[in-house]
Amino acid sequence: MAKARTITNICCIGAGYVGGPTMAVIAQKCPHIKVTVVDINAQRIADWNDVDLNKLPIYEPGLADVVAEARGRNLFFSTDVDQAIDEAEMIFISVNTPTKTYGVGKGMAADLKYIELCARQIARVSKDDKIIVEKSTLPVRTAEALRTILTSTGNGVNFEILSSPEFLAEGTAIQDLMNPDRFLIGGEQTESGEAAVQSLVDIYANWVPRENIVTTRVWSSELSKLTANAFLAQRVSSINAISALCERTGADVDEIARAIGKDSRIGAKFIKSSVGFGGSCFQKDILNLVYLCQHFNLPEVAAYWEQVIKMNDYQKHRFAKKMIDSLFNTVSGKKIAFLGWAFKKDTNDTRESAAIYVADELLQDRAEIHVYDPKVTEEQIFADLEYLQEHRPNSCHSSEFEKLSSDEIRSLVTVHNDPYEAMKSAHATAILTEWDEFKTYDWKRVYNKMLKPAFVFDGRNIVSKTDLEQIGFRVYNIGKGE
Ligand SMILES: NC(=O)c1ccc[n+]([C@@H]2O[C@H](COP(=O)([O-])OP(=O)(O)OC[C@H]3O[C@@H](n4cnc5c(N)ncnc54)[C@H](O)[C@@H]3O)[C@@H](O)[C@H]2O)c1
Ligand SMILES: O=c1ccn([C@@H]2O[C@H](COP(=O)(O)OP(=O)(O)O[C@H]3O[C@H](CO)[C@@H](O)[C@H](O)[C@H]3O)[C@@H](O)[C@H]2O)c(=O)[nH]1
Repeated sequence: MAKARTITNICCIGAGYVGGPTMAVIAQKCPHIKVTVVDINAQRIADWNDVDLNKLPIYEPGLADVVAEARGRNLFFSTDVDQAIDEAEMIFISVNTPTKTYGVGKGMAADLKYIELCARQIARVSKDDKIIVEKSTLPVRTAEALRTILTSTGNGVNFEILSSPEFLAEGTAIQDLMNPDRFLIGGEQTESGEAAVQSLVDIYANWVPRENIVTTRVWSSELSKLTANAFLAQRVSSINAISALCERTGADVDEIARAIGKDSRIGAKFIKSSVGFGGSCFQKDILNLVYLCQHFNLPEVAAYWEQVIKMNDYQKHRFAKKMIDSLFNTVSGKKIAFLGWAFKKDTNDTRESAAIYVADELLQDRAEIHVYDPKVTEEQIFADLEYLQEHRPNSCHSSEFEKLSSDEIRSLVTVHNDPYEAMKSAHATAILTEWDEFKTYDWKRVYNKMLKPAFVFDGRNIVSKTDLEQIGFRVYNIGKGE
């Protein structure tokens, strides 16, 4: 077997939610390796380099401490992509792979243009042999396309391509990276391929037990990532489907989750019913999986996974509709408070957050929405709503929706720094994210300041229905029948 190369210089292309935290942890755990994270977004790099650690571009519990320890020692953030590629022995690609918004595969396939640009840049700049690691989530067989681009320069440089998808979840990224259930590495079953796999195993083994580092073929590794996300999202859609039945029958979805979660074959995780899953990954990756199934002429398999997305759209719509129905069939001109905008707690990420879709549906009826989120900026909230007007998915609920202008959105939506101000004189409060602080609010004080009847729509089932009803609220939870 070819000897594994000992890596001392790593470059990561893409300083986002994956590249930043992943490389920060590698640098912290491997002080002997120089890690340079590069990005074309100069502002993002400046934020990663900010002396004020509160200004890091990503909010993740524990991240600032890791960055503080490694930055400037063996962790660097830079916009000089060429130099970092040139110096590195191993290059991680962590750029975004969003759903295509144009052309072939629009609305389903992963847009690989950023990946392709990276490959072309690596091919152009490299003067010595390199190991390329796919960290981004990619369709199965992308490594083949990468190889074609990388080897087309004919400059004699040898590239080994590995797949090592990332499984961290936002909000717990540092914990997930420090103690991963597994790290996965897919490589070619050639001598040089196996040596490259070993080089990456040696890096991860600095802090991860060897039995938690799984090695597979490249194609299995690429497809494992889409499969993991499809399975996780499917659990959320499954429990959300049951939540609708609970509301009709008087059963309680949280009790059901507790009961079925005790079955070790099912397990207790990822069966918390909610207003719908969000985040940059689940929807994108399942759409990508559906597209692949269609491409490989497996229509039944495609339809099976597509239902997970449809159920999620239904859940978000059901919640918005419940709000409008309860508020006497119109929310026009009514102040509605939104607690939470992020797609889950402990992150400032709002991509595909259920809050955006619920707000969009209420804005169609001209509700006046007042948002409070502890970590999301006002700028981001408006950007999310404006983006949706241009890229509204073609679900059956939204096909008739009007496109709202930026001025209309800005006249209807207000963002607050104080939750009590957001809820003052509101007809209803909707909980869209499960931030812990929402549980600690003085709900009696909130009740006194809201208009009556005062409604709470708890999209995360985090406040006590009984306690709130005792105060005088009318409460709607997910999946709790009367
Ligand atoms: N966000 C997550 O929790 C998560 C978890 C696991 C896997 N993933 C996957 O990881 C990948 C990255 O996700 P993310 O959330 O970090 O995305 P992101 O948008 O936060 O970051 C991607 C970064 O890549 C940069 N970039 C794009 N093209 C570039 C180029 N040619 N050169 C240099 N920089 C470039 C962008 O400017 C951006 O800062 C995606 O494929 C995603 O599916 C994400
Ligand atoms: O029981 C649950 C669990 C999650 N969610 C929602 O599902 C979404 C996704 O949550 P989570 O998976 O925790 O966060 P992500 O950061 O999107 O992480 C997922 O997507 C990443 C990107 O691919 C993967 O790396 C992770 O393994 C995978 O969990 C969020 O809106 C959650 O509120 C629920 O509604 N109920």
